[in-house]
Amino acid sequence: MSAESTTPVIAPALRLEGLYAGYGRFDVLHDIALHVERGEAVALLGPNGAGKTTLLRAIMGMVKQRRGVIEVAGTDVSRLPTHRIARGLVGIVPEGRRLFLGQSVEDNLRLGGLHLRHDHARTAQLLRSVFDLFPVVERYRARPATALSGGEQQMVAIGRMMMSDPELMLLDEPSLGLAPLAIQSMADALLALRERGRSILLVEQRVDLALQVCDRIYVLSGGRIVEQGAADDIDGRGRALIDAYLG
Ligand SMILES: Nc1ncnc2c1ncn2[C@@H]1O[C@H](COP(=O)(O)OP(=O)(O)OP(=O)(O)O)[C@@H](O)[C@H]1O
Repeated sequence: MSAESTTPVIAPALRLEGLYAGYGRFDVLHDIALHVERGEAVALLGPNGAGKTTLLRAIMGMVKQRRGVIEVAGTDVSRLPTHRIARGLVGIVPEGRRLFLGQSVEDNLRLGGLHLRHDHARTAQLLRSVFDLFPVVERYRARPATALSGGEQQMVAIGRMMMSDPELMLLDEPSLGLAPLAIQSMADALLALRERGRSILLVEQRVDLALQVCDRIYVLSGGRIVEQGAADDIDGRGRALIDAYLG
């Protein structure tokens, strides 16, 4: 028996093939093919209205009208309800963070790991990994989330996503509205997650951030993938092309 035939095939963290999705009778996404390998960070760039959020919502099962393949770590999630997908398969930092601002930082974190709440050891371990990555979040764990700055709240939102221990992490424009220093802290956090072997799909408008953090990029325009490539291969010309798509 050859070595090849005994090597287990590891399914990618995310595989989309021929994906169409939209609202009502209107398709926003057309024939999307995209993949995120295990331990890879991939950026999805595109102008306003390109369909980036719709693509993340389709993966989460929040867009009902969808056709094509949506596989997360080898599991077909195309017909699973959102609450099942959120249970350890896909974690998301949504646009605008959507924290419970009146609740404590720690309560917000624990909400991310609700499906693991009976596994106290695992919950404590995940909480520790969030605090190791974001010491400021540990320092403010008893404060209401509203008392934190925008950058600190974004760390709580990333921590809440980590608490669900997902196969795939989705982030929808986490840099939006943050000050430059907070954006760099957020980029450092994403790099640290990548170093820990997490699989990430990052929606961004900031090309510099995407190229700093990610291995590969896709450009979405008008609901279609119009460019893709390795971040390292993107030269001045490629950058100009992406900037042109982003307007
Ligand atoms: N709930 C909805 N019902 C109907 N159409 C929608 C809905 N949400 C978004 N759309 C439409 O889908 C298209 C894509 O929107 P989407 O929010 O996915 O784009 P985006 O690339 O994330 O843009 P942005 O950067 O502005 O968030 C737009 O034409 C938008 O008007």
